[in-house]
Amino acid sequence: MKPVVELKDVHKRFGSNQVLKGVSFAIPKGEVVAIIGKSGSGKSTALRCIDRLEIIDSGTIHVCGHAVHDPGLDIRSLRKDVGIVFQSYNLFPHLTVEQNVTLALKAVKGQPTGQARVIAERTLRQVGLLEKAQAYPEQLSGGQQQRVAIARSLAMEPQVMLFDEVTSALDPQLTGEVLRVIEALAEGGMTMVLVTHEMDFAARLADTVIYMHEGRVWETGPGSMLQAPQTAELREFLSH
Ligand SMILES: Nc1ncnc2c1ncn2[C@@H]1O[C@H](COP(=O)(O)OP(=O)(O)OP(=O)(O)O)[C@@H](O)[C@H]1O
Repeated sequence: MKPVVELKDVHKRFGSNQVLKGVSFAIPKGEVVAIIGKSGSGKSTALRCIDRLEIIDSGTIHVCGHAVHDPGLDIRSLRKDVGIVFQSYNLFPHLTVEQNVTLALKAVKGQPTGQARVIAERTLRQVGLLEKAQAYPEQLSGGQQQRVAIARSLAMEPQVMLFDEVTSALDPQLTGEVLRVIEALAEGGMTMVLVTHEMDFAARLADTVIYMHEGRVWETGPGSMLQAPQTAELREFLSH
C-alpha cells in the first residue's frame, strides 16, 4: 500500500540558510511519526512543507495522493485532507467554541449550520469539551483552547493530522490533557506527524521517531534511538 505521506530528498532554504538538506521519510496509513531534534534543526519547516505552507526547492512530497511539490497543486483539496495544529491556538476570540469549530466547516466545506453543529458536537466530545461549546476562548485554559483547536481541525475530517509543538506553551498539567487527546487519536488509527519536545511521549506513542539534526533526518523505531549516525550527539540531546 502507498504511504499516506512521503517525502523524498526534500531541500529547502531560506536565503542562504539551507534548512532541509535531503529529507526523506514515509508514513503508512494509521501510523504516527514523531520528529524530535534541537531548536533550529528544521522540524517545523519539514512539517510545514507537508501542508505546502512552505514551498520546497527540490525533491518530492506526496500526501494522500496529492503531489505537494507540483506548482499546479490544488491547495484547497490538499488542505481538506491535512489538518494542522500549531503551538498557538489561533482561535477567534469573538466567537464561541462551537462557532470556532463550525466556521471552516461552513465556509470551506459549505456545510449547512445544522450539519456543522452536529459535527462540532462530535469533535468537541472527542476532545472532552462538549460542555464548553458556548464558552468563549478567553474563558478556557490554554490546554482547553488547544483541544478546541484540535477539534476544529478534526471537524474537517482530515486523513492526516500534523502537530507542531502543540504543548510547548502549556504547563505540565495542561500538556497532559492535550497529549491524551493525541494519544486517543492514535488509538483511533489517525495518521499523524508530531513535532515535539516531549521525548517520553514521542517514544511511547510513535511508530517511528525521526531525529532531525541540521536539516537531515535519522529514522529510528521506538527504543532504538541510538542507531543514528552521530550517536554521541544524539545521546547528549536525549539526556536533556
Ligand atoms: N520563514 C522563514 N524565513 C526565514 N528563515 C526561517 C523561516 N522559517 C524558519 N526559518 C529558519 O529555518 C531554520 C529551521 O527552523 P525550524 O523552525 O524549522 O526549526 P525547528 O527545528 O522547528 O526549531 P524549534 O524547535 O525552535 O521550533 C531556523 O534557522 C529558522 O530561523
